[in-house]
Amino acid sequence: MPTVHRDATSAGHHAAVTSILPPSDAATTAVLPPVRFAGTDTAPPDTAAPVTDPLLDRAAATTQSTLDARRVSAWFGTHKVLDRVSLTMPAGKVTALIGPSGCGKSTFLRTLNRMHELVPSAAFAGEVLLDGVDVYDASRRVTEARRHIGMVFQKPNPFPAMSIQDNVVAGLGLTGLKVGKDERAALVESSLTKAGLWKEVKDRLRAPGGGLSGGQQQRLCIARSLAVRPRVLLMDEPCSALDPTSTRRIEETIGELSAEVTIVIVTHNMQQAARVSQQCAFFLAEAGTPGTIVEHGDTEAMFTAPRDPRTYDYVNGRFG
Ligand SMILES: Nc1ncnc2c1ncn2[C@@H]1O[C@H](COP(=O)(O)OP(=O)(O)OP(=O)(O)O)[C@@H](O)[C@H]1O
Repeated sequence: MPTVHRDATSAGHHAAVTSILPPSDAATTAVLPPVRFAGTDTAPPDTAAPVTDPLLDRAAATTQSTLDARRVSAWFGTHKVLDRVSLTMPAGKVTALIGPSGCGKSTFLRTLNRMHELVPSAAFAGEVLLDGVDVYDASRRVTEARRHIGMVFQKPNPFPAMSIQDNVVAGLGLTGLKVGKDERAALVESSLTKAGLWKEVKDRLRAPGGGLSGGQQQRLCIARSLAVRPRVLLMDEPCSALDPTSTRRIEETIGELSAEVTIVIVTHNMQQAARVSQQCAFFLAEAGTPGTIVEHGDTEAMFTAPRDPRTYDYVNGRFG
C-alpha cells in the first residue's frame, strides 16, 4: 500500500496513521509516523457528488499557475530516491529538470501530480502546492491533481483505434468534466490548435489516432492533455522517441503553450533544455544517495556560469 509521510508542519492536514515508515527515512528526515496517500482512504471517492475545488475557482481567475514542491522525498519500498527536494516552478515559465540517469527526475515529476502513488511500493513525504493548495491534502481528490496538472510521456500513447477527435476529448470523462456537442467540437479544435496539430488533421478528425506519425501522435497526446484545461503540464522526455524535425515542432509547441500553461519538462538533451526553458534544475544522486537538486536557477546562467562545479561538468557533457 502506498504511503504518504508528513513532516511536523504539514501533518495536521491528515488523519489516518496506518503503515510503516521506510527504514531509511528515520535517519534522514524528521517525520511523524506516515499516513496513506490521501486519495486512497481519506478523500471523498472520485465518484461522489462534486465538492468545492479551490483550484477551479483559481483557474477561473487566472490563466497561469505556480507549482511549489516543498521538501519532497520519495521511496520505492525501502529505497529512498529523492531527499527533501524543494523547487518553485513559476507561472508562465518552462522549468527543465536535468541530470544523469537514475537521479530521480521522473520520480520527482510524478510526485507533482500524484502519479508516483500508482506504484504499489511507492511512498512520499512533503508538500506540492498548486497556487498555494496542497495537492496531497487529505480533502483533495487524486483526480483533481491529475486534472489540473497534466502529463505527457516519453512515448506517445494515443488510443490507436480511437478517432483523432475522440482521442482529444478522451480525458474529459476520466476527470468528470462534461461538455455539450458544440462545445466539444470547439474544444477539439482549440486543443489541436494549441498543440500545433489542427492544420494537419482538420480534414481527418474521424481517422484513427494510430495512423498519425510519431511526432503527430505526441502532439495529439499534448492536445488530449490540454483538453481538460490543466494549469500545469508535466512532460517526461517528450521528444526522446521522435526524429529531429518532430522534436523541433514539439519544442515550438512548448514555447507557444508556455504563455498559458506552466510547463515542467524532463530532458537529457542539454540543447533542448537551453532552447525551451527559462529555469533549470540540476538533479544528482551521488554514490547511491537519494536524488537532490544541486543547483537551480535561470537557464542561461546555469549553462554559461554555473555556481557548482558538478553542474559545470554535467552541462558540458563531462558525465551522465
Ligand atoms: N517503479 C519503480 N520501482 C522501483 N524503483 C524505481 C521505479 N521507478 C524508478 N525507480 C528507481 O528510482 C530511481 C530514480 O529513477 P527515475 O526514473 O526517477 O530517475 P531519472 O533521473 O528520471 O532517470 P532517467 O533519466 O534514466 O529516466 C532509480 O534508482 C530507479 O531505479
